[in-house]
Amino acid sequence: MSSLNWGYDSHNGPDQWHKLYPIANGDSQSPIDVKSGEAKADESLKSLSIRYNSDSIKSLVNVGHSFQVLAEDKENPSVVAQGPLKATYRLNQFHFHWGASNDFGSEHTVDGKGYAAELHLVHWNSDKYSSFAEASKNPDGCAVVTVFIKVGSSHPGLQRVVEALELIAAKGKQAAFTNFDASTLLPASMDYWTYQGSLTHPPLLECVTWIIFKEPISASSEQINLFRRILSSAEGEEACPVLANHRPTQPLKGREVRASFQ
Ligand SMILES: O=C(NCc1ccccc1)Nc1ccc2c(c1)[B-](O)(O)OC2
Ligand SMILES: [Zn+2]
Repeated sequence: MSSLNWGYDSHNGPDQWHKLYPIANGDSQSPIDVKSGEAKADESLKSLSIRYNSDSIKSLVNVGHSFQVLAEDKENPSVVAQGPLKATYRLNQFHFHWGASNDFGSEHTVDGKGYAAELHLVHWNSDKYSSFAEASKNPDGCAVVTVFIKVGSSHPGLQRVVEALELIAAKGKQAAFTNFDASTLLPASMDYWTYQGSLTHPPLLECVTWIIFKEPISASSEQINLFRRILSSAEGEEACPVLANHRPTQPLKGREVRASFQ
């Protein structure tokens, strides 16, 4: 596992990232605050086509600042297309962002309101590129489908994910995780906002078409609490839980946010 030169603490957190990753002060950074009144309702935006199959999901890995659910993106991939996208994008992994308390923890906010957590379903443009890494060097390389998570009733689909986290508590741990239907994590309404932005942690590459569902899903505070048991420390080291891994919102710098709904 790469020993990361960045994190979310005061000494290595978002305010310091620009020293090693100057693009942190770029013109197309994420996350942003979505000002719903200023979003441009765009009838030309098609509905999203999302086809997730449960045999794409293979494993779960602790990457030190978060955990990722990894998808097989070679044959018979899970894909997203249409909507604002001009190509077909393959699911590579999904992961979450959360905070130390349930009052905040999402990365994007809506009219200044944060949610308890945020799901990022990460896809790459397989019409033009041959891997996520190659795609991430291009503005049309990646698409991240984003779902806000509010505290409420327990989420049945999320339960399988949070129960598996005890298998990967320490940094670098990986475990098999199969037969999971990621579409259970999507909200009922397909209304979304979309804008051009970046990865929200180093290398902060400006390669993402963001697709943000307006409707949040609910998860129980117990389920969200299990996110906070992920450790940034390796086995045998003093346990250091990842209590928060969300970047503050970044300046819009003239970018347009479009809405698929009125
Ligand atoms: O950063 C990532 N992988 C490291 C990497 C490897 C190779 C080339 C580039 C990057 N994946 C990543 C993908 C999508 C998003 C994020 C992180 B996010 O910032 O959480 O929001 C959206
Ligand atoms: Zn993310």
